[in-house]
Amino acid sequence: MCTSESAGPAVEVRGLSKRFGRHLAVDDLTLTVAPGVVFGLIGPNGAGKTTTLRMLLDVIRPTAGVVRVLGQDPRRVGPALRRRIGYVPGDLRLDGRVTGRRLLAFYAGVSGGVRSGEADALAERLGVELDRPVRTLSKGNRQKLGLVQAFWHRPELLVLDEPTSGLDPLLQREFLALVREARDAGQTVLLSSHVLSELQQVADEIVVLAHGRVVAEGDVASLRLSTVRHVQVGLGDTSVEAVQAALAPIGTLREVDVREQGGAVRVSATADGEIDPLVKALARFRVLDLSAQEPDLEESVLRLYGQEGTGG
Ligand SMILES: Nc1ncnc2c1ncn2[C@@H]1O[C@H](COP(=O)(O)OP(=O)(O)OP(=O)(O)O)[C@@H](O)[C@H]1O
Repeated sequence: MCTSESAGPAVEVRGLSKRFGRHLAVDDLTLTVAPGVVFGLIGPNGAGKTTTLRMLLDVIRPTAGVVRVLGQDPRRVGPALRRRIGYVPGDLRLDGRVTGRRLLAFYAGVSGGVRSGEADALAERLGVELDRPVRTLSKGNRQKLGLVQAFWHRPELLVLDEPTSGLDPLLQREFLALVREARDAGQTVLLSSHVLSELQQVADEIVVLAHGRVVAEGDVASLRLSTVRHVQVGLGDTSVEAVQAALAPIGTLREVDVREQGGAVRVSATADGEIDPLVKALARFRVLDLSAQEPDLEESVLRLYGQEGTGG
């Protein structure tokens, strides 16, 4: 089994920076991933997630800073460390005439000892054909192959860079189950995403990156990332005035728009914080429909950025 036997962090990054020409993609980043947790790295496009993860794998080299992965410096230990890690790169490109099975056999050389049967079990679970040429597989199926090669040797550390891109919702759920099982088996999972709800379902801890810096970090609940919701409601048997009067005392609503439409009163608002006062206020009316959407990550991060500055 692949529990992290060392008591130290699974990943430790201090003062990490990466410059591409004049562009600072990762800016003095410090973070610690404890062993045995699911650690989520989230941020809008271009935030520096992929660049950070590549430095952990020694795919690219830092401009400055210290990186320790499973207690070791990835620049020094090379393949020995790589065998203890399962990696799904953000720009996974699988191509060619070879079958998935042949490709996995090749990856086995990188990952070290692989349990026979494990690939088939995982492939079956994810629903990917191993005996077809890789180039004939859909994007989603290639991504599944990427997951198989990351998970099959049960590595101590999984580094997964937006691994669910291209997967349908059912498969995303299966993937989250795999991640939970890995954690329960003592493996550490470092997972990047730009989909907040995905990380909320599985991550013990989240770091929010923007412009190469940590803008917020903590456990899922304390980050309150999802506390902004766009709410749309349809109410029957009432008037615009009555609804406006009911909503007026709720201090947590912004961008409130109440109008008559098609014989109903339609409310559109942004609820900031607790949803309970709004639900209680709406309960006095006949609710025809109700939807509450999570804002996109960009909005959540910008809001956090505004509230909490650039401090870590
Ligand atoms: N090889 C490179 N050369 C030049 N600039 C790069 C290179 N790799 C990344 N960048 C730049 O660094 C910044 C961070 O990119 P990165 O891919 O790490 O972000 P990301 O958070 O993974 O975003 P995404 O969600 O879009 O993948 C971006 O502005 C990107 O254009």
